[in-house]
Amino acid sequence: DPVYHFQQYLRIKTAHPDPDYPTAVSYLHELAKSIPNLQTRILNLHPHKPKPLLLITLPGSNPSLPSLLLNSHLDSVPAEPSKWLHPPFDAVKTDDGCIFARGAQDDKCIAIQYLEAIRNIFYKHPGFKPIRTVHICYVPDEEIGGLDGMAKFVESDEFKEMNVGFFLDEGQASTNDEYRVFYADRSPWNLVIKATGQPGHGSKMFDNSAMENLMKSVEVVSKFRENQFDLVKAGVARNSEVISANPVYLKAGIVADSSGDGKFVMNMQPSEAEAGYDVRLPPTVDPDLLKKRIADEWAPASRNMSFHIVEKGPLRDYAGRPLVTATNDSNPWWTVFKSAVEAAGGKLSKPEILASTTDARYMRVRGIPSLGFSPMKNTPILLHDHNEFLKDTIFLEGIKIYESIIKALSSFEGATP
Ligand SMILES: CSCC[C@H](NC=O)C(=O)O
Ligand SMILES: [Zn+2]
Ligand SMILES: [Zn+2]
Repeated sequence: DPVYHFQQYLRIKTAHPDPDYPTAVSYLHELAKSIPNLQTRILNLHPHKPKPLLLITLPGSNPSLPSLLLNSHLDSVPAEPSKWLHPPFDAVKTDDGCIFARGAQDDKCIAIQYLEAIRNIFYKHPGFKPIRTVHICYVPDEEIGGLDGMAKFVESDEFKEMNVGFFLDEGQASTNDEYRVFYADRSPWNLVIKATGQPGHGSKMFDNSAMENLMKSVEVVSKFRENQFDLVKAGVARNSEVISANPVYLKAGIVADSSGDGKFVMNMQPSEAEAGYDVRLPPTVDPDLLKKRIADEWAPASRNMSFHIVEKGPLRDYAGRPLVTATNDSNPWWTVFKSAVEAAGGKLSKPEILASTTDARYMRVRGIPSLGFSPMKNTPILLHDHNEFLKDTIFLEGIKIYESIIKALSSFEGATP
């Protein structure tokens, strides 16, 4: 029973900071072995740490054609059990069919749906023969940037030999009857702005303290954020189409003692202060313009400010193009994908940019067309939230959608760029 398999998989604790990858991989491995025609491989992406990747292959009759790769990350973000209605790793199913668990939407649903879809294809059509090879990969560490996951996998000989032509990755739930599909991710920057300034007695009023310098910048960034957010609130742009700059930490002050109880010296004005921001850039933004704005307005040297950006993902591919996948007839994969969703009775809403970031960037940067898609309709968007759940009927409908997608894409013989 697919729903039972989903629940069993959700019960394996792959939440950070201590994800149990080996148990998850062996569960999926056993599940794959119960399905006809699937070959399996386990790659160890890290020489010392347990970071396995499970690769499943359904060989096509024409291995010279570029293959289809379906992806699901094995890991989840943490959960705070005390704030949940049901324990986040019990995968409780309520009377109305809602399965509550961390990972129910992000993204353990698709992990099981891919496999159950292939099982159904062979159950309904035992003689089905795919033309293109279909691969599924289950990768570690997406939630923490994928450096020991997808980033390593795409460098491997195994990946190169797969000759991937089209990549399907996770998307997000939709709250209406149409499925959402994502043709790009925003690219993340970790931005740290630092202020230095005049130290002094806590009782003294003077200009150019580090705190004052930092707080002026915090206000400037907040104003920028407000302007971007206003575009969203006014309906001019979607959340994922503007630049977000959200403060994630503030650090300053002189620690009073080493007891670690977080007490600060109260009568000293510190000489250093810093703030951290999660910045996300839509794919068509010019990164140099934003860097200039940061240098001129957010962290001006004239106010004793400096900044440091860690780019957690590329904005352009190797040919210098923005990391976007075409969702029109110029991309035959798109055309086949869309028809397959519709043939299964599904409707797609207008393709979107994903507000967050996925492992799809490792494909798009190599020029491999990639879509984000998790078939969850009429479902509240609860990724990374408390009480993440997915309803059994929605989950099962998603399997039907993937049956259609996998059949259509693996049977597609036409030319692909
Ligand atoms: C820096 S890559 C981090 C990837 C992560 N993905 C899901 O939430 C995200 O923060 O969007
Ligand atoms: Zn995810
Ligand atoms: Zn996530």
